Amino acid sequence: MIYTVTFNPSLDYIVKVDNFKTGQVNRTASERLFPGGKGINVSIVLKNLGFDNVALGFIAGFTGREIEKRVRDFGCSSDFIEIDNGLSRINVKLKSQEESEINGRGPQISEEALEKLFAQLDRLKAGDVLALAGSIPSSMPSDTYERIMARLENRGIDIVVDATKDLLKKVLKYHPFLIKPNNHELGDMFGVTLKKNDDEIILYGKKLQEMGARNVLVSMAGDGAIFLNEDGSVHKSAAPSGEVKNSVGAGDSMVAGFLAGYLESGDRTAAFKMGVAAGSASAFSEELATRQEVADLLNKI
Ligand SMILES: Nc1ncnc2c1ncn2[C@@H]1O[C@H](COP(=O)(O)OP(=O)(O)OP(=O)(O)O)[C@@H](O)[C@H]1O
Ligand SMILES: O=P(O)(O)OC[C@@]1(O)O[C@H](CO)[C@@H](O)[C@@H]1O
Repeated sequence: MIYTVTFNPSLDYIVKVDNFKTGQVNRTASERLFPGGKGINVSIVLKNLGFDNVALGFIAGFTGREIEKRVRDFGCSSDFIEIDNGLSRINVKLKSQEESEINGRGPQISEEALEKLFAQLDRLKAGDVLALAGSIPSSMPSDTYERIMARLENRGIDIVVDATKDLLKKVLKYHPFLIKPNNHELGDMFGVTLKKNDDEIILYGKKLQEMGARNVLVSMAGDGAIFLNEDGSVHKSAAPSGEVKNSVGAGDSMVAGFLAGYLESGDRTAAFKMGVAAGSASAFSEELATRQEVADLLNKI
């Protein structure tokens, strides 16, 4: 089975405002609400691509219940742990002349709730796949990802980590199957600014492999992605062209596409193509990518 963990799920409130101005009342041209958080997005796209999976993580209050309902409406299974205090966050994504985001902090997660998640993860079996994705609420210990990876070490579980900075750096020694920083996040990890320069990206991507990551997928938004395969080969793909409608979750869709492609074919380069197609298909759609949208783009990569 495939499991995703979203420590800090959200309702993503996506508002379009023509000509947004600060310091005054603005009216929306449209607004939509989606269940969000990186692991949840991975779950939804995996399900769209035909892969059953279980979404795990923490939810709180009425927003949490709404997230759970909407995740299930997408056909995903879930086993969220409910927190007694606080509210799951509402993340605001403002689309105007520029795109801006306000992501909430999320509720307090107690050590007791964390232990419940560990107990769920202890039940995973060899051959299962686990995707750990997104930020952790500020109340949680910063070594949470690391603790999970240490617990699951040598259990035959392929683990994907989509996180940033120290959260990601600290888990590399546990040899995650796949990590997916974007070019900015990759640069941040080494204190450098990385533009979309292939040679530099490959150099720093290889450093992550030397630090323990098996497969490294570096996404570069409209410029596509670079894939460093654990067999030592390096692949680049341009992104297909199209009209971007909503890029929230494009990176998560890429992770889901890669996983789906890999589980279908056992071939990591085919998985890479499917990842790029899924990322772009989500960017070109108001919602996350469907199987048909991904299939249509695969032919163009
Ligand atoms: N403007 C775009 N045009 C075409 N494809 C895109 C565009 N933006 C994203 N994509 C596709 O999605 C993939 C992932 O995008 P990106 O690098 O923005 O990930 P990310 O920064 O993790 O995104 P997010 O945090 O919004 O999920 C890209 O490699 C590309 O295939
Ligand atoms: O605050 P985090 O956990 O880093 O990111 C959360 C988030 O921006 O990531 C997803 C897109 O990747 C959205 O659904 C969600 O709102």
